[in-house]
Amino acid sequence: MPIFEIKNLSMVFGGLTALDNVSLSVEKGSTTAVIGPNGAGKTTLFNCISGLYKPSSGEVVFKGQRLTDKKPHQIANLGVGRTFQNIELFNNMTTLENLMLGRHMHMKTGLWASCTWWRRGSKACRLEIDHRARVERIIDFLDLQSARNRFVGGLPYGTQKVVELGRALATEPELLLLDEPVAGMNLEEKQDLLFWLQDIKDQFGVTLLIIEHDMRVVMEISDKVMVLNYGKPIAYGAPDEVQKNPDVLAAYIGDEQAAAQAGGQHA
Ligand SMILES: Nc1ncnc2c1ncn2[C@@H]1O[C@H](COP(=O)(O)OP(=O)(O)OP(=O)(O)O)[C@@H](O)[C@H]1O
Repeated sequence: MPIFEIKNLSMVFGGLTALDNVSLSVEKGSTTAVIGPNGAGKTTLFNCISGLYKPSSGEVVFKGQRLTDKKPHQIANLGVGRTFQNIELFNNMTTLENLMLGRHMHMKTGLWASCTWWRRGSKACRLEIDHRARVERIIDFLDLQSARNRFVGGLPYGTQKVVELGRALATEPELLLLDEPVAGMNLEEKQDLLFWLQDIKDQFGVTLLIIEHDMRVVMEISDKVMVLNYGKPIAYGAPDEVQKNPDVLAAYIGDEQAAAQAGGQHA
């Protein structure tokens, strides 16, 4: 039984159809890549899933619950985590503090208990220790010790992307949406990230939905690939099947030709 389903989802902005009747079914513990040329609707799809956009029609269902009418924080509370194409972290806070913010939704201490957090053995104090321990485990897992107490704004770009993954993991997601997780990373950073994603899936049982342009990464980690073009799904299947699909090749070649023409006009 699928853990997550998108059913006939469409999103129209004014006269532009960014998503056109998209359906997808995702099995628990699997990795699905969403690929397609620039402007194909990939980020719009993530925004509809995570509640930032309300779709024009269709629905998103996670563990039997309809997400479509819920607010982003409610969707996050249900176990859907996310990273963004443009990193969304607090630059003036340390790695540790950013990750602790990821725990925020699990901090459900009442007012009285919160007032006594400083008392050793109080409920709030014990919960704080538990949250800190979980965050420290993520820091160890993602090899972020050297970045632990540094302001995120001063970290290299690749490390910031790992911190963002850590913040998403701190929310304890069952479904994790990753928008271009390796973009801007060097080869070594990409390789590390691929190992971690495999572990996140295999050891923690997290289901992954990934937007990625790097086809080597897509081929290496995906169980299934969905291809969007102008908002429409044009192919779905195993990575090696999708890679050979003539419609997919045509969509990408068309994209390259358009880019070459635009470049020619600039020259
Ligand atoms: N809030 C919005 N208002 C109007 N149009 C939008 C909005 N968000 C996205 N679009 C349009 O929807 C289309 C799909 O955009 P989207 O960002 O989802 O594509 P994408 O596949 O993620 O592209 P890329 O690979 O370049 O990130 C584009 O034409 C974009 O301009």
